[in-house]
Amino acid sequence: MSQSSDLPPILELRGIHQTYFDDKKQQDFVVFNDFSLAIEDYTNLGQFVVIMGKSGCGKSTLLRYWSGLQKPTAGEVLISGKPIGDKQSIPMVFQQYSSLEWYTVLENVALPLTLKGVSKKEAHEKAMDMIKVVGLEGHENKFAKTPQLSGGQLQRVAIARSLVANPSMILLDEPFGALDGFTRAKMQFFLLDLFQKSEVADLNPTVVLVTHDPREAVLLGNDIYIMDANPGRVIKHLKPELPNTRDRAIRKDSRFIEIVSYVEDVMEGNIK
Ligand SMILES: Nc1ncnc2c1ncn2[C@@H]1O[C@H](COP(=O)(O)OP(=O)(O)OP(=O)(O)O)[C@@H](O)[C@H]1O
Repeated sequence: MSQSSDLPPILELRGIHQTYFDDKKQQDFVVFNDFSLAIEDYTNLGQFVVIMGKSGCGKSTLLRYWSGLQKPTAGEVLISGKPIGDKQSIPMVFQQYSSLEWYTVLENVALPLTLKGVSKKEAHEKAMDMIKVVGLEGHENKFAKTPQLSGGQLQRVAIARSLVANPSMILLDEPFGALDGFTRAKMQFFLLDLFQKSEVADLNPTVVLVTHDPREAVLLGNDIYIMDANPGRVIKHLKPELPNTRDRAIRKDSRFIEIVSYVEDVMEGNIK
């Protein structure tokens, strides 16, 4: 991956302070104290950034800043060198299924376009294209809820919805956290294949994924940030030396196994 030094960071935080109120203790507690982070940009190249770390270190809070859902107590949030605007937002996929249950799959996927004022006909055509890309053709007229759709299928709906308006970036907050182990593994490869498919790869989107899972992080990420808590901070930044195009065989690659074990050691505090 060649880095272009003249581009501003694609995502940046400067001097972030974040306090929340702890209802149980009836006092404020500090999540970030003067936290800064700059995620590099690469010319015309989609990148898969992974943020991992212990529960409570502030990973979801970071994504909420960049998605425009939350402002920090103090500090600056920037996207491609510009302060985030009030109307700006990056699509986000959550751990909990976030589709509108009273809408069909097609209506859910078309929603970002219809909200932008795109005609229903055009929005549905584009949504149908994206439904095919995520492998849900035939399910478009079902309501987006269980048991009509499985957990994995519902997350595909959310991913299709986040991609339908061709965003330059998407944020995934533990998107497979609610799935069983088998479905989770299947969805990891689904995501890997999806971002290598020309329909998506040609858009060069930057994906930011929050996960607890070291194998998921190394399988998908080409830029990995490992955080710790109290206060939230990055303790390791690594760029796995693995091919950018990956497939199932990579799980048996000795380099892959070694990097996963390294990430586990950092997470467990065995490597500083
Ligand atoms: N709105 C809120 N009010 C009070 N406390 C909050 C709020 N949002 C987050 N927190 C707390 O702030 C800390 C950081 O939360 P955040 O969800 O960003 O962490 P995380 O690293 O994503 O955790 P997890 O991996 O468990 O999802 C946690 O202790 C959480 O309980």
